This record gives sequence, C-alpha cells and structure tokens, in this order.
Amino acid sequence: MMQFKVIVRNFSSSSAMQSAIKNVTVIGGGLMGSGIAQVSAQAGQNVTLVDVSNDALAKAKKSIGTNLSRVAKKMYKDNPQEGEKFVNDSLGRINTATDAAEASKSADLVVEAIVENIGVKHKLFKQLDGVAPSHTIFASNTSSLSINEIASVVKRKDKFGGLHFFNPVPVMRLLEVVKGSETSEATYKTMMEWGKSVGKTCITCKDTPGFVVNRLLVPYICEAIRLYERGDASARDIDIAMKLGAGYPMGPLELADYVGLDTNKFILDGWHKKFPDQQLFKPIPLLEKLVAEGKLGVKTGEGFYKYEKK
Ligand SMILES: CC(=O)CC(=O)SCCNC(=O)CCNC(=O)[C@H](O)C(C)(C)COP(=O)(O)OP(=O)(O)OC[C@H]1O[C@@H](n2cnc3c(N)ncnc32)[C@H](O)[C@@H]1OP(=O)(O)O
Ligand SMILES: NC(=O)C1=CN([C@@H]2O[C@H](COP(=O)(O)OP(=O)(O)OC[C@H]3O[C@@H](n4cnc5c(N)ncnc54)[C@H](O)[C@@H]3O)[C@@H](O)[C@H]2O)C=CC1
Repeated sequence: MMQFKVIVRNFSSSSAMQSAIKNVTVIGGGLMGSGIAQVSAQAGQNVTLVDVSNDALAKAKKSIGTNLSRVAKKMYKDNPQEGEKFVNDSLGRINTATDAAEASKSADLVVEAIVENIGVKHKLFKQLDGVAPSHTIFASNTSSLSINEIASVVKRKDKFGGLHFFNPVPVMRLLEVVKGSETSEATYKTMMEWGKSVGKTCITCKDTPGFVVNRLLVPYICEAIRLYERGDASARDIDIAMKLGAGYPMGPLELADYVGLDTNKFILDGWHKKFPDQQLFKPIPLLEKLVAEGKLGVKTGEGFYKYEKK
C-alpha cells in the first residue's frame, strides 16, 4: 500500500548548502513569515523578522520555538542535548523588529509575507527600495498576485522575484521560484540557490496567476466550498471523501481553514476582478459570510470547523 508520509527535511547550518545570502529580513510574522524565518535560521542565516504588531511577533517566536523543538526531536532523537543546542542556536539567529525600513538596511534578501493586498505590498516595497542596499534582492511570498505588478513600484526590477512557500513552511518541501519579466538571471540563480539552502525543492514558474500549485489548488478548494454551500454533502464528508478517495493529507475544507479563509477570499477576489468571466473565480457567498464574521479558520478558532485557540 502506498503510504503518505510527511517528511521533514532538516537543514542545520553544518549540513545546509551554502548560499550567497547571509542576512535575511522576513516581513510579516504571521503563518508564513514565521515559518520562513524558522527555515532560514535553521539553515544558519541571520534573520530579522518584522511585523507591525508586537503581539504577532511574540506569537511567532513562540510557535517557532515549538516547531523547532518538533524538528529537533526527530533530528537529534539520540542526542537531546544537541537538539536543545540546535533549538537555542536557531532561535538565537532570529531578531524581531517593527521597523521594516531599518531592518532592511543590512539584508541580502528581503522576503515579504504580509497581507495579500497589492496596495499594502506596494507601499512596503516602495519604502524599502529607498533604503535597502543596492545588492539586496526583494522577493514576495504572494499566493496569487502578479510579481511584475508588485515589482512595478521599485527601481531594482532586476532584483525582484517570487519565492512562494507552502504552509506549514517547515514541513512542505516545495518552493516555487517565480521569474518576473525583468528578474535577472543572477537574481533567479541566487533565489534558486537560497531555496535549496533552506531545504526546499525548487521549481521555476512564470508570473501567471497562482503560479503552479495555487492555480490548481484554489479552484479545487472553492469548488468544495460551493459543494458544501449547496448542501450536496456535509463538510466532514467532503473532507473524508478527498482524504480517502484521493489520498490527500487534508480535505479541502480543512485545508481552507488551515490556509486562512481571509487569504482564500483575497485570492479569489483578486482573480475575479482580473478575470470576471471565469466561473471558477466567482465570489462565494458562504466564504464572504464566514470572513465577515471573523471566522478565518484555524488562526481565529473557527472556520468551517471549530478549533481550540492556541
Ligand atoms: C495558500 C498558498 O499560497 C499555498 C499553500 O500553502 S496551500 C497549502 C499547502 N499545504 C497543504 O496542502 C498541507 C496539507 N496537510 C499536510 O500535509 C498535513 O496534514 C500536515 C503536515 C499539515 C499535518 O500532518 P499530520 O500528519 O496531520 O499532523 P502531525 O502529525 O501534527 O504532523 C506531521 C508531521 O509534521 C510535523 N509538523 C507538523 N507541523 C509542523 C510545523 N509547523 N513545524 C515543524 N514540524 C511540523 C509533525 O511534527 C509531524 O512529524 P512526524 O510525522 O515526524 O511525527
Ligand atoms: N496562508 C497560507 O497558507 C499562505 C499564504 N501565502 C501568502 O503569504 C502572505 C502572508 O500570508 P499569511 O502568513 O497567511 O498571513 P497572516 O495574516 O498570518 O500574517 C500576515 C502578517 O503580516 C503582518 N503585516 C501586515 N501588514 C504589514 C506591514 N505593512 N508590515 C509588516 N507586517 C505587516 C500582519 O500583522 C500579520 O502578522 C500573503 O501574501 C499570502 O497570500 C503564501 C503561501 C501560503
């Protein structure tokens, strides 16, 4: 029987592939930013994790500590002392800050993982472009926006690309490396090398909506929400169906809650605006309702399901 086993690939500083990137600034300390900070620190890089919210930073540090311990337990199962050192060394490489401009002044790479909103991303990158060193590469972890459009506000368009991670970052092995129309070969090569250095298998994508994974995954999740909304099956049964019938580790509604219903809605709204005739991207009343009620999934304790608040 084929087994679906989640494999955590661990890259300590000693085993990591060398990367030209030593100092990484990760902007946005939510679900994704905290994971990106973790894998970078595990790989021996100096990380500054930035968020506008001190609460988010405190939560991020706590979850990084917990997740590093999970990694250490497996990596150093016969040597708990080494495991503790790995956790402390990795945590010690992560600083936190609330001033993105200041935090970018010493960065070789800035990875942005803030809210999926083009206006907010533009404001951030425009500000950083004026202060970051000229060699600094800018990357967005956007799920659905165009890398060219995000890069349109910076002068360093040759040093701008997409680095799209998957949730949970420490576990999911893929990194989509997105080349914008003006991303230079040198930037692309550095991004690919950096991706490998943080333990990911990198694929290359053009700057098309959703790149590879989300162009397939988001319509699938949306169709599942519509199926549930129509009352064709219960949430639980839809999820069981896709886990047992298609071998997915999570059902589509569980996955929507895991990704965040706000993020799902941002993606769908953006694509609907761009492609109003595409049926798959039409707004979903149930999704709108849940988001309006603040039921964003795991992160708020309720979405399609209820969760214990962490
Ligand atoms: C929206 C976008 O732009 C793109 C996206 O991200 S789309 C979303 C992509 N992600 C997915 O599709 C996730 C699908 N789900 C899964 O792969 C799995 O359900 C899951 C990895 C999330 C959890 O797996 P699980 O078996 O149900 O739970 P659990 O036993 O807790 O975890 C499995 C392993 O991962 C580890 N793990 C889970 N989360 C972790 C984390 N955040 N950090 C470190 N390790 C973690 C656990 O320690 C465990 O390790 P062992 O098996 O060695 O003990
Ligand atoms: N949730 C997911 O599964 C995935 C999300 N993404 C993308 O990653 C990005 C972040 O998503 P999540 O981590 O899920 O969101 P999140 O809501 O968990 O975290 C976003 C964080 O950014 C902070 N923030 C907002 N504006 C900021 C600013 N101007 N400067 C600094 N910090 C700011 C917020 O305070 C929040 O802590 C989005 O672009 C999303 O589309 C990509 C892959 C998967």
